[in-house]
Amino acid sequence: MFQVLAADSIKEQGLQPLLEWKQAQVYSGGIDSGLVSLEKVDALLVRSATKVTAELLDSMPSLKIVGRAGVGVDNIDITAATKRGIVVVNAPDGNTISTAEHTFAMMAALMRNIPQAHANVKSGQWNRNQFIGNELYGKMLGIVGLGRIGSELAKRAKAFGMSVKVYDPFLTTERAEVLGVQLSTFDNVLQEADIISVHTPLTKETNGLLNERTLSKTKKGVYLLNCARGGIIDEMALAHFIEIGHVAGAALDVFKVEPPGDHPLLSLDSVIVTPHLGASTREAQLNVATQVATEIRSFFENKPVANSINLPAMSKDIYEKIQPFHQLAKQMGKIVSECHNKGVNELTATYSGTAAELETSYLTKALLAGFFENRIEVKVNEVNAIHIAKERGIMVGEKVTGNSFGYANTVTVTASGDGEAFTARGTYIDHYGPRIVSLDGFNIDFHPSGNLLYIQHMDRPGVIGNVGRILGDHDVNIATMQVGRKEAGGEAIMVLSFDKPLSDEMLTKLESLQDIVTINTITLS
Ligand SMILES: NC(=O)C1=CN([C@@H]2O[C@H](COP(=O)(O)OP(=O)(O)OC[C@H]3O[C@@H](n4cnc5c(N)ncnc54)[C@H](O)[C@@H]3O)[C@@H](O)[C@H]2O)C=CC1
Ligand SMILES: O=C(O)CCC(=O)C(=O)O
Repeated sequence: MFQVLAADSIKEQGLQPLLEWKQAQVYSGGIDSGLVSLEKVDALLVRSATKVTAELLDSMPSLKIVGRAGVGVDNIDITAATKRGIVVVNAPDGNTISTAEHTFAMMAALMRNIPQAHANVKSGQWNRNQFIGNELYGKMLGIVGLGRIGSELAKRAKAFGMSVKVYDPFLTTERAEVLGVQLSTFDNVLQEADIISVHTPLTKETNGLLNERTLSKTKKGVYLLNCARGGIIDEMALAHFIEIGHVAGAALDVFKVEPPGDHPLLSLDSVIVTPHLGASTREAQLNVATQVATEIRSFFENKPVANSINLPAMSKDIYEKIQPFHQLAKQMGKIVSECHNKGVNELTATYSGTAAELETSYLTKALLAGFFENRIEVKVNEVNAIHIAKERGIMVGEKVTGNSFGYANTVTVTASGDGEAFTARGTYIDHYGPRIVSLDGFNIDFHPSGNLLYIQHMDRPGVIGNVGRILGDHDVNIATMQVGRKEAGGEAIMVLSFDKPLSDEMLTKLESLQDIVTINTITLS
């Protein structure tokens, strides 16, 4: 049974995909609620209030997935989660419309002094002349960051007769044309826009994007909006530019620190604020909660997750194609690790045929996960595999080749270190399954599953018989047996499979047989 903790206020109806699933026990309550021991939690759902720090992750050793019911994941330490192999998923588009509508509402309210006028009337006054506003019609809106929310805002602004100029370094001119907006430079947007609204994520590049220097390039009388993330507009610089009368007003839904407490911006009449309400609609909260709850369930059911921050996204179709190779790659990683039980500082994966047409980086990560499984304490999966390899000084290479060795596809793994190398090759045959077709240069053919024994020996009469005799004496049934050699009388290998693992005593006896070079056990699922 998976233990799921829905921290923050997450709409219960949206948790339905998990609540109706018999494999999950869902607790709704804060991190410190004590409803469930943090050590046992398999999945954590958050909005923006819970800060998923490295320390919190350390206190949750069973945690496998964090779901962010929303877009921004700046409250989650993605690097720390990735290092620990924890998948992070979000709900990227469930609150787009709500946030775009909120931004538009803030813009209209800002231009018509609605919050100030509202407070005035409520206080018993009627000062109509104090609240003369500006039309939106005919004004130029500058949008910084034309992603999901920025584009929805652009549509609404155009419907109100505004012109829209955009700065987004990752947007193509073709896409801007489709959206009917003018793509421009940052400086040009600063210089020409009557209203500027930011819609980027908070990153190293966007932190303080609007600061003393860049604000000084804006038109006198400009209005600013931030319904994205606190910090994109430098708050102290903004307060200064309002105080000197350069910026006419600002609408803010977000702050660098939330709640902002006693903040200089809050005492300025021309600043209107909301408490991070962009996504706070019934519709958006149902959408995002349903999206992440579905993702978490898919993850535990080994189905594809569509919106992972630290795993490649895949459609169902692609997932179904890649799944058999994913399993093969993971098993090959384990096989190489066990057969070549030595120090490794380079691992290269080579793909051919239909395997090369897939998302090979995902397969290489699965291969690494299999390789590390019995080598290190830390749980390794596709999320942290590359990080762990780097940390351990293992260079990971990936190649694609046109040579499929007569198969429809191959996955070849070479592990090397200390002047020695070991290569394994596998293939996936439709309607038949995975096969390992070469080990250390020996042609062989076996199904990678169950309890296997890999024996290197000299190709001499009686070796195979002696192995069979010892196993028979111990009442061990050999399920399958494959042999391979390069030349008569030289080195050879055997791969045997059993219904149950062999005891240490049996392994010692087998090792002591004449002409046996090495013996390695491999346990595959
Ligand atoms: N106030 C609220 O309640 C909500 C706030 N948000 C925030 O809104 C922001 C935008 O969300 P979405 O539109 O869904 O994201 P998105 O990922 O669809 O769009 C972000 C856009 O910013 C652009 N961008 C990135 N770096 C840039 C830079 N240095 N300069 C200019 N453009 C840059 C990207 O190319 C992309 O087009 C995020 O910060 C998100 O966290 C989202 C939902 C609710
Ligand atoms: O959970 C919320 O209401 C915040 C939404 C938000 O800021 C986001 O989705 O990035």
